[in-house]
Amino acid sequence: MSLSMGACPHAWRHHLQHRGHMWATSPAFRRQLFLLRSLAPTCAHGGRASSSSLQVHAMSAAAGPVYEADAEAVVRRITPPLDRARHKGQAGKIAVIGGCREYTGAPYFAAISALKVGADLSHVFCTKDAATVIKSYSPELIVHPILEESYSVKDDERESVSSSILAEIAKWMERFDCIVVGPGLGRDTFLMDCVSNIMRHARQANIPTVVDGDGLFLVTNNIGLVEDNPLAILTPNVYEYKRLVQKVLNCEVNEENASEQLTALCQKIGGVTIMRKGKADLISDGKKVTQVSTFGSPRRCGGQGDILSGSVAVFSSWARHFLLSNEQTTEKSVNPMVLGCIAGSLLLRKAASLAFEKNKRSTVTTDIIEFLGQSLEDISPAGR
Ligand SMILES: NC(=O)C1=CN([C@@H]2O[C@H](COP(=O)(O)OP(=O)(O)OC[C@H]3O[C@@H](n4cnc5c(N)ncnc54)[C@H](OP(=O)(O)O)[C@@H]3O)[C@@H](O)[C@H]2O)[C@@H](O)CC1
Ligand SMILES: Nc1ncnc2c1ncn2[C@@H]1O[C@H](COP(=O)(O)OP(=O)(O)OP(=O)(O)O)[C@@H](O)[C@H]1O
Ligand SMILES: [Mg+2]
Repeated sequence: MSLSMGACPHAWRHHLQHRGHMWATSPAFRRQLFLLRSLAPTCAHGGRASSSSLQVHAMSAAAGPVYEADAEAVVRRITPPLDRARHKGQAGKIAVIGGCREYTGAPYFAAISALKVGADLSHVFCTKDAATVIKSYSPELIVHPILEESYSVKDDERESVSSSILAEIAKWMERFDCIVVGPGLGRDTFLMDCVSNIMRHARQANIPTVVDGDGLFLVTNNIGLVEDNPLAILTPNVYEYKRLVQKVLNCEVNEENASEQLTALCQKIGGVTIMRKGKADLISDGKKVTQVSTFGSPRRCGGQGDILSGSVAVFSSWARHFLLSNEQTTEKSVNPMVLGCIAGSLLLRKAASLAFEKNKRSTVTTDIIEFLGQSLEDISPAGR
């Protein structure tokens, strides 16, 4: 738990007091609470069920109900105000574990997105080869060149190198509000072993963990790393989801039964939240299935999932601290990890939409990152 926000949520309590107890009993608050709770049932394409769409809705209901999240209300609700009394770190400290010889873009996209959404500090733990490259993309990121791949470690040094990597990252771990494991990590066996240790350590320290990209490759082959961990979020794309379903449920992906299968997957793993990315992002913690289907962009350039993982890390931390600070007034059954996924999904989609409006077919991931700020501002103005 982070020293700044997690262990000491006074700043958030202060923010609530600042907004006042009147706010807690006001119609506006009750309406937002209702919006948050009522992830109202919709038809498959995401609109409210009308008589003409009832058939579609009934079909999706037959395969297990999917609820369209009121994602804008969620974003507004969990985004903290820019309070002048707060100090650096209180809006979130995020770390990305990823970045190797092949991939330097993915960890950069995830880490810079966390900052652009509103986190105060964003770290990257990557291999030595990747570090200078990632640093050169942005002076905003704090880059730790501590990971090693097999080719750079002698066989008889593996154990000691692995221990010193864990010791180095352990020094930092308690400070993070959330870590993102996997963007651009690669699949080197030695690296995977080290990252498994890092994930176990994060779990012991109760640090929420978003698992994406090659982190999902690791977890799919070692489900114990996330089993029964309510602070774990998995964000699989179509291939990653397919591999998870095959491994955990021992069957193929069934589109007709998508929500039931997702629920079963969450339940089988136990406790985790999964966001299945696609045309609509399907989110479940094994209790119900929520979707975000706001249209984003028709461009499918690589890296959008990385923006999403960095954004989800920030929003789930915000949601967690918001709920912790609202013990009296907030519905206990709301899962902050689910709220984080809903908010991250919406923000990425809004930013992708604005970027596409401007850049059309030439839209790339950095163009989308440029619009994260405006997208959040449109939903939850900073001057509020
Ligand atoms: N700029 C950067 O640095 C970026 C780096 N990134 C990093 O790259 C790493 C790997 O992530 P990944 O998403 O590319 O890997 P993975 O999901 O394996 O798909 C790769 C391709 O393999 C194929 N394919 C795989 N499985 C299949 C299946 N079952 N069935 C069929 N096809 C299958 C499929 O290709 P296709 O066959 O469609 O040509 C698919 O497109 C990871 O660390 C990630 O973070 C990205 O974030 C992007 C930006
Ligand atoms: N067919 C689609 N239509 C609309 N949006 C989509 C579609 N597929 C994915 N997305 C959006 O793009 C985001 C990233 O999903 P994607 O499946 O591209 O992840 P990814 O493959 O992990 O990305 P990355 O290239 O970063 O690894 C999702 O949140 C989703 O909102
Ligand atoms: Mg990905």
